[in-house]
Amino acid sequence: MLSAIWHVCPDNFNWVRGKMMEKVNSKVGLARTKSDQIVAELVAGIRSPAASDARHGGPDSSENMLRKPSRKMAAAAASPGRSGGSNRNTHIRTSRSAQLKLDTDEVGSGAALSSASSASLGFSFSSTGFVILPEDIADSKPFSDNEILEDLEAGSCRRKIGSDPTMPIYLKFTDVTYKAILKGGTSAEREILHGITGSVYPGEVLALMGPSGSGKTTLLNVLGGRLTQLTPGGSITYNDQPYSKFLKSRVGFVTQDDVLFPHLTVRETLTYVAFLRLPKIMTRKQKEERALDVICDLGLERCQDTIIGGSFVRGVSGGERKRVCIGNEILINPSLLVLDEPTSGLDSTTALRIIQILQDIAEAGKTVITAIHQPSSRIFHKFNKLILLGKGNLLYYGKASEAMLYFSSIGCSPLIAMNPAEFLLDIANGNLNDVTVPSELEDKVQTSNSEAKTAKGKPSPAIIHEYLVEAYESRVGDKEKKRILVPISIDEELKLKLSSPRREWGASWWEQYSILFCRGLKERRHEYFSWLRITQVLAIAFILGLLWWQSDGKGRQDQAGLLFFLAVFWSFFPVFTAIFTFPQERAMLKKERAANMYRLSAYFLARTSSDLPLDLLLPVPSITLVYFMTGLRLNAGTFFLTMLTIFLEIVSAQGLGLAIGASLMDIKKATTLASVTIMAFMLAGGFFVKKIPVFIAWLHCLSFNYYTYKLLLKVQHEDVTPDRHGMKDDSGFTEVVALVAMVFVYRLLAYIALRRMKLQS
Ligand SMILES: Nc1ncnc2c1ncn2[C@@H]1O[C@H](COP(=O)(O)OP(=O)(O)OP(=O)(O)O)[C@@H](O)[C@H]1O
Repeated sequence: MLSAIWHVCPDNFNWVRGKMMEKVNSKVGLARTKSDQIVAELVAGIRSPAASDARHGGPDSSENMLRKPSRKMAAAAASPGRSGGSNRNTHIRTSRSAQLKLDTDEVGSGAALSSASSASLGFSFSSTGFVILPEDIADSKPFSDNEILEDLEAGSCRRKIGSDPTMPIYLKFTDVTYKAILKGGTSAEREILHGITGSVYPGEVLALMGPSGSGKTTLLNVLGGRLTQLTPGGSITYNDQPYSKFLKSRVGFVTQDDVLFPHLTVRETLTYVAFLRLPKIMTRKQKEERALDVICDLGLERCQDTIIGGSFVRGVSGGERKRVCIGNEILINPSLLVLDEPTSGLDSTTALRIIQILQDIAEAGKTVITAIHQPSSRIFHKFNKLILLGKGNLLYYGKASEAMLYFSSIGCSPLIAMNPAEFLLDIANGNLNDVTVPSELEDKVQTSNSEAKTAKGKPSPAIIHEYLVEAYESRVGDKEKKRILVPISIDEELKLKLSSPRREWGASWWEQYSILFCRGLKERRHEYFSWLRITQVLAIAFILGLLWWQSDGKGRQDQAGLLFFLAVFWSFFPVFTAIFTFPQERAMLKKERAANMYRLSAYFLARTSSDLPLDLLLPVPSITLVYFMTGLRLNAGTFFLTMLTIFLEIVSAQGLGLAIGASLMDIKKATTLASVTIMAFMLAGGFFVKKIPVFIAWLHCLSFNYYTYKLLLKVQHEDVTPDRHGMKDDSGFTEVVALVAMVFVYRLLAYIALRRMKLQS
């Protein structure tokens, strides 16, 4: 029974396991009794601050925290077979039953299963601090037609999203300030956030609203632990503990830009994330099933085999892409889900569906924070709490449903019927058109200078902003701060677990390497069979063959020119392919490293080795064509040595490209530096100039063209008198050693550059 629970619940949550072990060991007869006891334990262990806040009567205390489950969920619990009829649904229900902490063999009756469903609900909700009694569920209203329609649209196997139990996170932040260092050579700083206070607890969705540039993304980054250049001021606590590395695996962060691999399908994307992020104790099969569950949860079944797409390739729609991004994060069953404008660019129905998903996630006991730009009124009413920002200042924090009431209490009420979100954004922008002007503000305008009013005699945006900041601070700010500072009554074990500095990897180093290698191959499979690239290489080989047609009779100088060209061409090509590798994946690397998905060494080796097959495959037909058309020395040994020499050069040139790309992380700069470097290496390659001045002779040592050219000459002319072409007749050992050293040294430089890359922007 325990392993079933453990496998279905990927959360490596030892505390819960400990509690469950106690229950299992106590050998209580009926499974229903067992699960109910676990629920009771959990509820006792996690006493929600909702209850304590209720005593305080603050914004956290009301029905938000003691909200009943959605009708959909309640109905699903009352009638488990309702949510769909497919086999997949049956499987999901079965696996959910396993999660109900029940051994069905022990139970063996339909009645027990039904009570197990209730217990499961109780368990999920217990992490928010309260339990829903089965009677409450039975009393709940059935589905409305609209909801059924919504479910059908969303997918055939829709179940309650994120319903697996998770460690609750109570996030509090007081007087948060943040400064960014301005770029441009100066050490000037700019304060972006000026003392933001708020809190969000399990079961709640906190919305951040404000005009563009008001600091929403910055605040999300700070709260989600994605710190940027400097440490923020003020206090931010998670279950009354500061941020720790352990939290990286408990926080899901959906960025504003969709960072996904364009050539992977939806299913591949989620499966690879599941392999890398879910705990080691889960098998590969369980991780795959988990990815499928998330696909169902988010209604992505219809497009699961469609590629994500990007600027140049058509793939899934914007809404589906956004849902994949959310799926990437909810896969790990995060305790805290942070989203930056998950609805931007989507139509209102799709946006509503995404917010509904967030609400479902929160209802399952997770803590959700989302920045949102211009929500429709239907969306606005789905938020539990709201933070309104203006120029990095707090204009409102409290229940979303009370925002209008608060602004009318300070004298700002809409004069016409308005979407509350539109009204709040207008106010935050300092626009009081169609809004009553507070008398205090009018007096201020009368008595102050002309800068305080607009041409129409209305208060200027700057003075409105000042008024709103002062009004919030004087009327609400201090009270809220005091309320937030009250400690949460939560199990000490939970607090300790959160403060653990230990990182948790989802896979061993070797597994990470092989998963990333396979992902790299899949993502770039289209490049491997790119006819353009193959045609390009073969066309050049053909032209070379024609120009040097049977060159053995034309003299060795001509052949030397051919060998030098081969050395240059097969360095040029890999360098200019490799420089794109890391700059192109920079955003993905940052995102995945910030989520502790893998070790950098595993990524680096997988990424660099997954390119090798293509880079070593392409030269084979090209060199074969050139070799026989130009009549180079017909001898199997010489042919294979020529091929091996070029392979060695390709791998070392790739290293240089990787090092340049990784150290600059900017394609334009990298291309410029690479072209200068490759030209210098070519000129120092030993063909154009033989007697290089001593002070620049070191350039030889860095040039793979020089060593490759020498080796190719030695392979072709091993029978030739020694100092022809200035080459000594030796075994070529020095050149091989130099090229092998370059393979490692350039890669090492690339790795160091990647290590130094800041994870934050
Ligand atoms: N690293 C930085 N250096 C300088 N200025 C910055 C930096 N990061 C943010 N800012 C500035 O801080 C302000 C807030 O930026 P932020 O991205 O948080 O706003 P936002 O509310 O999320 O905007 P939007 O809704 O347009 O995404 C902006 O004026 C932005 O230019």
